[in-house]
Amino acid sequence: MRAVILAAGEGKRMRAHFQEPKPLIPLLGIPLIERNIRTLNKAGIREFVVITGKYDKEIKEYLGDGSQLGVSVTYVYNADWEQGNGVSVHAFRQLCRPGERFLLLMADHLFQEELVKEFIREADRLEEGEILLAADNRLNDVFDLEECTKVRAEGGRALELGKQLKEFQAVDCGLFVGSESLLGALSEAINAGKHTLSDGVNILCGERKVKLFFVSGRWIDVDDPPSFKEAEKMLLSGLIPAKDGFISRTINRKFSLRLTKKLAYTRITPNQVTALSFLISLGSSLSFAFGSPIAGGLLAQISSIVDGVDGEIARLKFQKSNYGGLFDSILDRYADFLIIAGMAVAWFAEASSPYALAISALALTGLPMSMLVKEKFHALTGKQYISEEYDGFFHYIPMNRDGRLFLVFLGGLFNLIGPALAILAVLTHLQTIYRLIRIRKFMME
Ligand SMILES: O=P(O)(O)O[C@H]1[C@@H](O)[C@@H](OP(=O)(O)O[C@@H]2[C@@H](O)[C@H](O)[C@@H](O)[C@H](O)[C@@H]2O)[C@H](O)[C@@H](O)[C@@H]1O
Ligand SMILES: Nc1ccn([C@@H]2O[C@H](COP(=O)(O)O)[C@@H](O)[C@H]2O)c(=O)n1
Repeated sequence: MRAVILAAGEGKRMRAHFQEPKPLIPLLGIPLIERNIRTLNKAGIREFVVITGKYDKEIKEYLGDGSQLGVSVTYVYNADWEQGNGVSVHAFRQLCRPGERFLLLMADHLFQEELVKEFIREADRLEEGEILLAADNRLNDVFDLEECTKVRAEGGRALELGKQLKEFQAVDCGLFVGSESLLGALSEAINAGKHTLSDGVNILCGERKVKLFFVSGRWIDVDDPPSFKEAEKMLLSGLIPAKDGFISRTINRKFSLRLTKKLAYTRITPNQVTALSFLISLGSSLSFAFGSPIAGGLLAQISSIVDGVDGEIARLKFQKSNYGGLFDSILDRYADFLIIAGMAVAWFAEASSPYALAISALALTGLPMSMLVKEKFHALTGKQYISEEYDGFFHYIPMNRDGRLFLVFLGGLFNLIGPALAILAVLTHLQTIYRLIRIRKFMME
């Protein structure tokens, strides 16, 4: 399926706040239209037709033929772009193939990847001549409801679209699966002197040919500075992985997402952040070893938070890589080893007891077991190891890396290095044994 992206308008309300043409305004480091192309590409779309108008030259200069993004981009210039977005969609008729169904969206409407994937799958169930419209019926939470195009709906079908509707059950998200029937309806509307996309859709509404796909959030129309900020919030909130541990989710992400929001507008790469997190953990290790437990603890927790930023930036800016995932995991192990070694040096210097060495060795061997169990589970079952799903009550005994480093932080803060190492030594191995017993039932062939 091809995607048609409307990028012909002027975007007046944003011109006063941003120098770039609206489709090229960077949102968390990626221009709006590029973010849409990359998101749709991840949902399986390879061919894009961009309808240009006011900023034809600038958009063509930025996107080129799309090869930089690994996609194909062709253009249709709409000289009558000031007339209304229906004329822009209608301009696609010159490229539309017989019987073609195409994704249709506004350059300044953003959608989370999962919503697009679900929407595209729904397209397979359309009847001849029908179109599909994503509609948000979560009216109490829709951002800037006043500005939205309302949808009067009945039985999963749109009866009428309009900005001024008094009676409505949902709003138009600006995401369609169109077909020749939509282009035909637009021809009829334009001949009658009506030039908006809604005018064409309303003709199909009269024929009960507009099927609705209800969504709850996960989209935003970026029209002005407040919606721009709401779009930032939406994208950042979608960065927390399901595999996150309890401490990461309740504490660390509150800090890492703020850092990611700032770093997203820089050129820093996920691998550079991974390396930075490792260097901070080296600082923690040296602080412990040279008798500064508070600094050691603080740096351990900071390295833990920064270790979440690399993945957030990777997901936010479409920079995830297999090597990056490996680099992140391996450096996490070395970081753990260094921190424990620094703590062991400090504890042995104070206690001079062989038990200190034995317990530190147990902690050292216990730390990588969590990753080992998870990666082996994933390799053998193909399923991601989700602590919440498989760890039972142990999910609340934070012995994933986030929880371990938080314990190191507390041990350094209160200068209780020995007890912290002893707890790590016991709980990491207990967690491993508990997992070995508990996940057996999830792995039966
Ligand atoms: O000991 P575990 O928790 O199993 O180790 C996992 C951890 O290395 C993961 O790294 P990631 O960067 O995804 O996890 C971060 C934690 O290390 C930080 O402590 C936390 O603050 C941050 O939010 C992240 O959760 C690896 O991807 C896993 O493969 C590994 O099992
Ligand atoms: N240099 C990196 C680091 C991480 N990634 C990706 O992020 C995942 C880890 O996410 P966190 O939020 O838990 O840090 C990792 O598995 C990779 O998929 C990356 O691509 N490059």
